[in-house]
Amino acid sequence: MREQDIIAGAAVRLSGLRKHYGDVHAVDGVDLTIAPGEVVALLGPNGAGKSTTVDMILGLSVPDSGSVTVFGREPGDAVGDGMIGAMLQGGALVEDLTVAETVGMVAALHREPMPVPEALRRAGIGDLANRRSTKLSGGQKQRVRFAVALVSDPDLLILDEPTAAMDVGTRREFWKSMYEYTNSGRTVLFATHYLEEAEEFADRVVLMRSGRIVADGSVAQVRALAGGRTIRAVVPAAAEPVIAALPAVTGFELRAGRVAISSSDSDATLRALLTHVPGAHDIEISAVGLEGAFLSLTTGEEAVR
Ligand SMILES: Nc1ncnc2c1ncn2[C@@H]1O[C@H](COP(=O)(O)OP(=O)(O)OP(=O)(O)O)[C@@H](O)[C@H]1O
Repeated sequence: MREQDIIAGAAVRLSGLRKHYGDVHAVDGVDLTIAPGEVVALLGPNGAGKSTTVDMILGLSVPDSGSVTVFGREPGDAVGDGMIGAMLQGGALVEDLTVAETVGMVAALHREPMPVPEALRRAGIGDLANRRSTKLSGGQKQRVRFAVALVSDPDLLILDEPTAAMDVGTRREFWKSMYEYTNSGRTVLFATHYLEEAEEFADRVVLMRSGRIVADGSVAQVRALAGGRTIRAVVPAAAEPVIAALPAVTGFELRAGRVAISSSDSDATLRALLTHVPGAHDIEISAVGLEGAFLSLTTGEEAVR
């Protein structure tokens, strides 16, 4: 695609997007703009609406209301022009074909595909070119799906839980291949349940719950949204009522003389702790991990916006 098209607008723009199935509001008013070159992780518990959102971006399902554009175009047109490559959950592979034939078949549908051997190399399956689909492991099949997604040389890659069937080593290899792709300025949106993948590979994290976006920002921003830090210390048993009254404490747990205090302002809490519980020692302060943020933002009653 022409460079000015990319510069001119968003890679993906979702506006007031809604989709329901009977009483289930699978996607319930989503606004999201993804800039060209961003690598965005879409996170959320089962049933949050991630796959439904992805399907609408790909033109596989039609919104009840709202709009989707990909590089300023209708999803169907963008897919037809090879601008979007997708790796969906459990996409079937044709059993009788080899890996090279499978990827070649998809390449033939596009006007300017990358050479099949290059797609296989990028997906880390150059050595499996002549292997039949029936003879592949789950993780290898995922890599074939990745090669299929790459072969049109798309500007936007959409991956729905790409590493679900992969062991730890294969996952690492997969993300190495992805780095190569994103380093060339391509846009990626991936849905995942693995928080460490979002933490490590995404520029931006979008958290969904019950069809809505409940947090959107860098990993650090989303962590901060979930509130503060944890202070751990060894304290005298009698300190419990004093700890409860410290400033900025949002919760604490005291067990066998060790306390873990959640605080929205760890500086203020720590100063007061040292003043009022002078016996406190072995003090550690840690940021809430993305996992903590994820749990607190996706299990509460009210959406945080
Ligand atoms: N075709 C469908 N018919 C009826 N309900 C559906 C359909 N597709 C999705 N849903 C419902 O819509 C909601 C959102 O589902 P969706 O698959 O988008 O969630 P998800 O975030 O991708 O979940 P997961 O992490 O489990 O893949 C769920 O309650 C689901 O049961």
